[in-house]
Amino acid sequence: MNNILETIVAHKKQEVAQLKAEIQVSTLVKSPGFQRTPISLKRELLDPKSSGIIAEYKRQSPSKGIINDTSSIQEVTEGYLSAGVAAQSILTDKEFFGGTLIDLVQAREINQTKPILRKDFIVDGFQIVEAKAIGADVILLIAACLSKKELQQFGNLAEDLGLDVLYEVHNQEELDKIGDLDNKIIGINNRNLKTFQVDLEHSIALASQIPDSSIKVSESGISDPRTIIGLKEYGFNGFLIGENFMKTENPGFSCQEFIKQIG
Ligand SMILES: O=C(O)c1ccccc1NCC(=O)[C@H](O)[C@H](O)COP(=O)(O)O
Repeated sequence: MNNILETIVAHKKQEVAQLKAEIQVSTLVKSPGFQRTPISLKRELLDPKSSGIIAEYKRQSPSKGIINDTSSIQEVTEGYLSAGVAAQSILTDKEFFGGTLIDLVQAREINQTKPILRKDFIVDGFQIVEAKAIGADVILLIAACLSKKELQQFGNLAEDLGLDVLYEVHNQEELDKIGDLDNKIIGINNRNLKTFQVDLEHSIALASQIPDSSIKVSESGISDPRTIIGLKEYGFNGFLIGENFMKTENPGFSCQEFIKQIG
């Protein structure tokens, strides 16, 4: 692990320990959100008519500081949906990204048709149950901050709850940790978390190591619609984009213009 991830994960472990002392898993399981049937990200990304764009709600980040502190989750959700996104990603980490669980709950009230990814740093099964309870359809498992065993256990738990998993990797070593890649959604993060540099070559370099049976998602640093056309040629079905939309005054409109250009 590198410094920023180490810091985030250490903070997250404390946060989750405190939450677990306050909230019982049985309470989460009884919540109305827990009863709903999740929407499949896999199905959405495999649909030939899908734009493939997973548009993110991101107020701030360790690499950029404040990105957008004026656009509400409601207006961005409505904008992304009318733009034709494949899915929404919502950063629920408060300390480093300024997100909240309430953001996801409020987005879910508006978005009844497209999958929502809970973008957070999962370090405990409790957060997976919580993700389902707040209305998420998909969770993120970051190979850089989990052991092989945790990746397997958390992946199985999510699957048992009917949630999809986006497994995130930066390099071959992390890809190897996931084990069997068949039928999984694999996200290649183009952002080097030591230097914060983004390089789309990361996606291209790892693409050939991922079997055709899995779904490839390219994450971070995408700002040019022509990049999508290029990445599709390497077999990518999904494209996770945050800052490029969120840094504008109207993220929904920027997303719409972007999607129009990819055709
Ligand atoms: O964005 C960061 O600075 C960051 C730092 C440390 C860990 C994760 C980080 N980002 C999370 C993400 O994966 C991105 O929000 C997502 O891929 C969208 O990226 P972008 O389009 O570049 O906003």
